[in-house]
Amino acid sequence: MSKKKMGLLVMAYGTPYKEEDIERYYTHIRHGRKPAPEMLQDLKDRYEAIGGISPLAKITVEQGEKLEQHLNNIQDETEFKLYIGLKHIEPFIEDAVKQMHEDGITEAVSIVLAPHFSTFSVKSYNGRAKEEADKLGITITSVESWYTEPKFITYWADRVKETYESMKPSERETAVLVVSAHSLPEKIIAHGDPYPQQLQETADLIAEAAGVKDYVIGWQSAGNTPEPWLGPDVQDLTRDLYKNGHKTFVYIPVGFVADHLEVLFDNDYECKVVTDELGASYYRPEMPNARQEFISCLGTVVLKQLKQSTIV
Ligand SMILES: CC1=C(CCC(=O)O)c2cc3nc(cc4[nH]c(cc5[nH]c(cc1n2)c(C)c5CCC(=O)O)c(CCC(=O)O)c4C)C(CCC(=O)O)=C3C
Ligand SMILES: [Fe+2]
Repeated sequence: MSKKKMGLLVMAYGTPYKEEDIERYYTHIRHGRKPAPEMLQDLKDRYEAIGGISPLAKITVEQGEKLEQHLNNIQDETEFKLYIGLKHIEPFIEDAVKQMHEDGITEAVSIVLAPHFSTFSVKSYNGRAKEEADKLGITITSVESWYTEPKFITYWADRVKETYESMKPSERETAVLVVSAHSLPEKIIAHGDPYPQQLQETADLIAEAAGVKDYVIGWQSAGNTPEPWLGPDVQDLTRDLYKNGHKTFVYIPVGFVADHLEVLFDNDYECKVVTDELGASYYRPEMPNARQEFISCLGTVVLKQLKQSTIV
């Protein structure tokens, strides 16, 4: 029996490939408005601080390739073919769907490399994919969110347990787990967006699985605009928790899945500046990146999506 051919659209944020890409990338994030020179310089300085450019581009490709391989290894009915589609730089989501069409693909499944649903994030990825797929006559089924997938919760619970076990008992006694995601404009709440609730649920599940009693959710990497953003910000939160007696901070930025600017700068630099100033301990367990446990998690999510869709 010949295998069914299925497009595997893996979508992610995208990052500049080299310094000269930073301006057009930032302009794309800002919906076509060029950033002011000082804003651009500030972003360039942050990339410089993490080594010049982000490791994200390479990690996204590695995650996609390993997922394709994994899916083709664990079942025999379908042959998955990977297409990477990015939100803010080439290959754009639309480019990936066009390429599928050129390759003769008529059915596809998509997943965003971000676990929580928000109208600002996953909805726009999936909307762009569907719009292009509809134009080209491709049937596509898209994962909306996957933050409750047990393998995702276990991934983080295991990292948290390892981290707590590595602490001195005196450190463990004053430890707090800070579970975070990218902040979004506060107005999303008025529109009933599930994003904040999904982060809370993620935190509850991880803390329970890891046996951690002291934990909180926080928001990070808020944009630099006058409108209010979801808070508390992880840096402010760190100071408040310290005032309440916490002296060991474990940050898990579970809204992200890779080492990139938001983690390497906003956590490893900005949060650490605060813990250093307070004389507190800083821990930031390893991101999922292309670790096998995480690839297996994504594989499960994709197969579940296909099972509940009408495609297979
Ligand atoms: C929800 C969300 C996720 C998680 C879900 C997902 O992954 O989709 C995410 C991830 C990421 N965001 C990233 C990078 C940036 N995001 C920015 C700005 C913004 N993000 C927003 C939202 C999100 N972003 C928003 C509402 C803005 C403000 C836009 C405006 O100005 O109106 C800016 C501009 C400057 C700044 O604000 O820092 C940059 C450079 C990188 C790549 C890092 C690297 O290159 O290593 C990643 C993975
Ligand atoms: Fe962003």
